[in-house]
Amino acid sequence: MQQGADVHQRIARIAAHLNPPTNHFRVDGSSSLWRVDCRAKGGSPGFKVAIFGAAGGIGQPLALLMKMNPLVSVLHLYDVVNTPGVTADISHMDTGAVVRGFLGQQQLEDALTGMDLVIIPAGVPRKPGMTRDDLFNINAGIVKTLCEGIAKCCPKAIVNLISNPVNSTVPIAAEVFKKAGTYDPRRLLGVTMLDVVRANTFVAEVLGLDPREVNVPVVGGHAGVTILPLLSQVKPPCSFTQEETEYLTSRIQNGGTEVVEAKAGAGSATLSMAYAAVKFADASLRGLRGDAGVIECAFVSSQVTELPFFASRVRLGRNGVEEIYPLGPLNEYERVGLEKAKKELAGSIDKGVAFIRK
Ligand SMILES: NC(=O)c1ccc[n+]([C@@H]2O[C@H](COP(=O)([O-])OP(=O)(O)OC[C@H]3O[C@@H](n4cnc5c(N)ncnc54)[C@H](O)[C@@H]3O)[C@@H](O)[C@H]2O)c1
Ligand SMILES: O=C(O)C[C@H](O)C(=O)O
Repeated sequence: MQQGADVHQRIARIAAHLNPPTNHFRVDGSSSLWRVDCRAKGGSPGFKVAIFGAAGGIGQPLALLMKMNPLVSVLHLYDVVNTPGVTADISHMDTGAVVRGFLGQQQLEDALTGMDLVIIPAGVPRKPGMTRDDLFNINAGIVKTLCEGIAKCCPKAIVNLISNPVNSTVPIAAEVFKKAGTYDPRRLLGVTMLDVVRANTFVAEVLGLDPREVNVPVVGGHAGVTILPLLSQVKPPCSFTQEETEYLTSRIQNGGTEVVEAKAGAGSATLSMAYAAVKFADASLRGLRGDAGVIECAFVSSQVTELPFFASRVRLGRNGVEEIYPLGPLNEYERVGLEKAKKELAGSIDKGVAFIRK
């Protein structure tokens, strides 16, 4: 009898120790399967990362890949549906990051508190025949709510914003942060990495190279003609015929639509996007760690053109964007493309700003 009481006390002590200070759900969801892993996982060095939209098409593989990232010590998975299952599943991976799940608006603040990096792939994806701007009405409100939470709970976090239309959602996020008095333009980055990933792949195919050896700067924004690959600046240095230039530019600009059509109503790019998002998040974390020479393309607050936001090569550091590089010499084809890109971008940026200021 006494022995039984001791066992109960021990279980109660372990449970008290394991029960998190917040009200997020337990990954096991069962009273008989206590998590007894906290001694092994406590206090490993690394960054705290949250994924918002973690149960979605991008969110799930992104969560998987971030759980494998040795720079991550704590991984928060937030969504309005299905996070208990995704969290339980991912938490069984024998990698270092501790995974916690959060479900719904009432757990938003707990999910955000203490985060170094917040990655946002929350929102609806395109179906065939839609533009990214057609997602504005739904995704603008989602991004607004999440950014209000960030301003309140982790205003110093780096934000990697994936939700479309990126050309408008980044200005929305900036306006929310301005309103809250927490805006630091260095910490807000629209993720355009998938355009670079696609450009590297398609250019490597044409050149007959390994895509890992190719680096194509892609500037402007993340929709149609605003996606401007600078094929004159490809590394390693190379040249293209006019036909190759037109084929590559069009394929890179329409890469998203190519996937949307192939998926035939089942969504847009998720797997290649998760890969690109992790590549970009890893660069953000290496920058936070103080690594030198971390340079990627991103859609950021910028003075590279007369527009308030523009995607170009940026150097990432302890505060997010530490340096924004000028576009460099453009050829005539790229100069024409730049003018088209700026015209469309201006409207998308204004639309995002107006959504908050209205
Ligand atoms: N930047 C890019 O390069 C890029 C690439 C691909 C997709 N995207 C965009 O990413 C977004 C997500 O795409 P997906 O394929 O993962 O869509 P999805 O529908 O599969 O997943 C989206 C997830 O967001 C969740 N969600 C909805 N409202 C939310 C809220 N208020 N808070 C938290 N989570 C919420 C949903 O429950 C869902 O799990 C889309 O807007 C898509 O256009 C951007
Ligand atoms: O094309 C889309 O709607 C999704 C994403 O922006 C992409 O480029 O794949």
